[in-house]
Amino acid sequence: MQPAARIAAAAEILDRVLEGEAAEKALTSWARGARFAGSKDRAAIRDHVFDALRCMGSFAVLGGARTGRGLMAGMLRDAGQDPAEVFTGEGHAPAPLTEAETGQSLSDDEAAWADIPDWVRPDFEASLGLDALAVAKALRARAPVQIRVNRRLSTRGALQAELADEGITAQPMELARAALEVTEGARKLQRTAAYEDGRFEMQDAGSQAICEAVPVADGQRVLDYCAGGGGKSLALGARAELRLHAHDAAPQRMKDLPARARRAGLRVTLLDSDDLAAHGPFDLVFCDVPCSGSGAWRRAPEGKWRLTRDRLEELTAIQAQILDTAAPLVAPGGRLAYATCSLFDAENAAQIRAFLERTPGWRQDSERRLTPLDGGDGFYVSQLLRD
Ligand SMILES: C[S@@+](CC[C@H](N)C(=O)[O-])C[C@H]1O[C@@H](n2cnc3c(N)ncnc32)[C@H](O)[C@@H]1O
Repeated sequence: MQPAARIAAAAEILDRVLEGEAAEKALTSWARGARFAGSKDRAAIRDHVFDALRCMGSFAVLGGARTGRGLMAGMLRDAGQDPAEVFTGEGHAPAPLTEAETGQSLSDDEAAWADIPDWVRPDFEASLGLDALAVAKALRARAPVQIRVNRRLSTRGALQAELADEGITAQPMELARAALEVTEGARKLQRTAAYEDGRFEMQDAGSQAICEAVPVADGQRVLDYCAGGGGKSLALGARAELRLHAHDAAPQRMKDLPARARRAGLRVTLLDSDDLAAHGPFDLVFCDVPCSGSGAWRRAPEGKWRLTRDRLEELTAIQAQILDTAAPLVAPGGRLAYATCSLFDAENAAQIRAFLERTPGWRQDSERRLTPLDGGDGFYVSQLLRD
C-alpha cells in the first residue's frame, strides 16, 4: 500500500473508534476485509491509529475536525508535512481536504494540554505539580518496548547478546535491575527462543521497578491479590523462592498464568475468593488494583478519552474496598503493597491516607511514584506494614 492509502485506511478505522468501537477490534475487522494489506501495511496503519488516539485533542485542532480524516490531517501537520500532499484523491489516497477541514496551529505546550481531557487537567496538574506539563508532553509519544530478564534463567548481559544474534538491539535501563529497553527489532521478540523458554517477559520498566521496591525472601507466603495475567507474580517470583498464590475477582483473567509461570520456572497456586482465608495469612499481599491507567496512557490511549469522572469515582471506591478486604489476609508483622499505574493522587497517596485513617494497626513503610519522565510508564506503590 502507498503511504497515502495507509492514511486513508487509518482514517476509516478511526471513524469507527470515534463511534465507540474498541481500537483493537476496529483494526482487526478492517484487516479481515483488506487481504491486500501486508504485515508492514498493517503495522503502519496501527501506528497511525494509536498515534492519533494519543494525540486526539491536538490532532483534531491541527486537522480541523475530530474525525478520522481530521485526525490524520492533524498528524501530518504535527509532523511538519502539508496534508494536501497526501489528501490528493488520486488512487487510494484520501479525497482532498475541504475548506472546513482547515486546521489551526498549536504551540508544543498547547498541543500537550489539548491531549489531556479538559476535566482531567485540574487533577493532573494538582497530582503532578511542576512535572505536569512535561508528563503531558511525554504522554504524546509512543511507549518504549521494555522487557524483564528472568534472572532465574539468564542475566541482562547474556540476554542482550542472545537477542543481538537475532537482530534485536536492547539496552540495560537504570530504572530496574532486570530491565532492558528494546530499540530495534521489537516485533521479533515474541518469536525468539529466549521468549519461548521464559528467559524474559514483556514488562514495562516502571512496573518492574515497583515490584523490585518490595522486599521478598525465600519461603515467604505471597498473595498477588489482583493478579490478572500475573505480571507482578512472575516479577516477584523471579527474585526469591516464594510460595506464590494468585487471585483475581475475574478468575478467567488468570487463565494463562499457570503456563506463563511454568515457562518462567515458577509455580503459582490460583485461589478463588472463597479459598483466600483458608490459605492465609500471607507474609506479603500485593494489590495491583484496577485504576484509571493514566500512567500507561501512552500504551493504552483510548482509556484517556473513555475515562469519566463517574468511572474514576467508581474505581477509587473499588480500590478502597480491595484494601479493606486484602488487609486482614496479611499476617501480623507482614506487608501489604498497594500499586496502581495511575498518576492521580486520588488513586494513590490519598487512597492510602484514607486507609490508614480508618484502619488501626497499620503504618506506611515507604511510597514511590514514577512517571513517564523516569523512563517507563507511570506507577505508584505504597508499602504498608501490619503491627
Ligand atoms: C491492574 S490489573 C492487574 C494486572 C496484573 N497484576 C499484572 O501485572 O499483569 C487489575 C486486576 O484487578 C482485578 N480486580 C478488579 N476488581 C477486583 C477485586 N475487587 N478484587 C480482586 N481483583 C479485582 C481485575 O480483574 C484486574 O485483572
